[in-house]
Amino acid sequence: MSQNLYPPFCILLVDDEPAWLRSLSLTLERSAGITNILTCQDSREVKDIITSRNVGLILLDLTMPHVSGEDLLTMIAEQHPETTTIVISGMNQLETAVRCMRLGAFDYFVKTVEEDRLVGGVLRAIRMLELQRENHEMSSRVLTGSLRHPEAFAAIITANQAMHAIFSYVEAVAVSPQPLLITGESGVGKELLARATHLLSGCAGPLVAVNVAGLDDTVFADTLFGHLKGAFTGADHQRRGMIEEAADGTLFLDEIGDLSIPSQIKLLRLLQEGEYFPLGSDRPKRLKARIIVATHHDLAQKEADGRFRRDLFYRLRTHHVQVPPLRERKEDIPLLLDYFLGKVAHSLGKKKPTPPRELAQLLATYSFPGNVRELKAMIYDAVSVHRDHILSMDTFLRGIGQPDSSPVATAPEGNPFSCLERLPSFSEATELLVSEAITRAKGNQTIAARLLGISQPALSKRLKLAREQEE
Ligand SMILES: Nc1ncnc2c1ncn2[C@@H]1O[C@H](COP(=O)(O)OP(=O)(O)OP(=O)(O)O)[C@@H](O)[C@H]1O
Repeated sequence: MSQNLYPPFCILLVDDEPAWLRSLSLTLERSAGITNILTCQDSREVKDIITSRNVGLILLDLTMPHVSGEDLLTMIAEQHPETTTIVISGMNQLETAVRCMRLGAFDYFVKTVEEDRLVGGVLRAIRMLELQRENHEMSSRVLTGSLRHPEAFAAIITANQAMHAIFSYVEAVAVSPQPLLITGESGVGKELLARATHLLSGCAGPLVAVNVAGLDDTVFADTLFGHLKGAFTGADHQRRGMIEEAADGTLFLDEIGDLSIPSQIKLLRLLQEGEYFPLGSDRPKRLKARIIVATHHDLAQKEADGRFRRDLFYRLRTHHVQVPPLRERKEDIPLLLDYFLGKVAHSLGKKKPTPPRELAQLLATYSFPGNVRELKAMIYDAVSVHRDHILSMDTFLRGIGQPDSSPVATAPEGNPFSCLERLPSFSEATELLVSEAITRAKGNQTIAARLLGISQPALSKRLKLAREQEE
């Protein structure tokens, strides 16, 4: 069996009409990239097929000679409860549909239903089965304790629970031949996760990373598939494609959300068929690399907008992790600060500087749109200009710049004051605002002033004035 079949388990189509079996297979392949299909015309053979093959999902007709669909449904529910069944029947009768669902069918479609709805139902069932399998794998890991290979994640510094859950998930799916999709904002560490997955996959070959953003379709094909000498004007030498470079290893395609539609079709074909043609060649080569893809885009949204092919999206998200941004795991900031201070100082041949106590606190007030990459760059800059024992806060204050420019969260009505019966006076509002900033900054005036968008001396003056008025 080819490792590129999708899904990883067989889908068994049972119907006594060969023409229907052919047309359903074609529909599933064309609209959803489903290739792991078995067909069966004789209902007496179903039991043996389920026992001998890795059947996850059955699409079952009801009216057949020999064993009826309802009898098969009962047998499957009793003897193979792990197998999911969707009934696709010529009968548009509510009572039959209800009876089938009671017997354990996952869904019921009439043969005349639109193709899209039927394919959608099949994809839902596949997703459910994939989640069940992942769940099973994950819970057995939880039961056996923590990570089996924590060393694979040594380069990813984190104390965040969601990140640790991602590590467990990655361990669970690392050996799967199906693609892994890693999403998350720019700079959150997607490439580091891809490298950890590669380490865990046990693949002997290298990890080859390709950034596909901005590649036009021809360059994309040339980069991935390579070309023969003379394939096009200027092709003076034969060139191996990145797929070949990554043989027995991992091909990491970064910025996959920026891929053009023609290139999406090429990638889908590669995943479906497990074969590709170098430009200028009519001899196919086999895909021998595991594929990991990453993007900072919301692929589901792109798919909904028609900018990303649905079949490719479903195929890619078989295994999916969403890496949280740094602002949602602020507990990582002091760890990353310490880690990068040591690393950068070492690379610059300097002694590791001591950060001021309030630095981590200052950094926690910032939203880090560039995530860990931005924090790393700030630390690099600060350590480069550093001379004395204690690290200066200046670089960080400059890097963070003006207070967060993201809009202030407002009440549902649109203005935090709109729900108040009596508006505070100007000085009352200022006092409350300053007091909140001081609390959030844990008493640190430099940080509080930054939160308020004023200078530290200006804040100090206000506080002094307020004290004098109290006295
Ligand atoms: N948790 C972490 N621990 C240590 N270093 C990290 C961590 N997360 C990210 N980095 C570092 O931050 C930088 C950005 O990480 P990476 O390239 O993996 O991000 P990315 O999500 O792939 O970004 P992009 O979407 O822009 O490609 C790298 O230098 C990486 O080593």
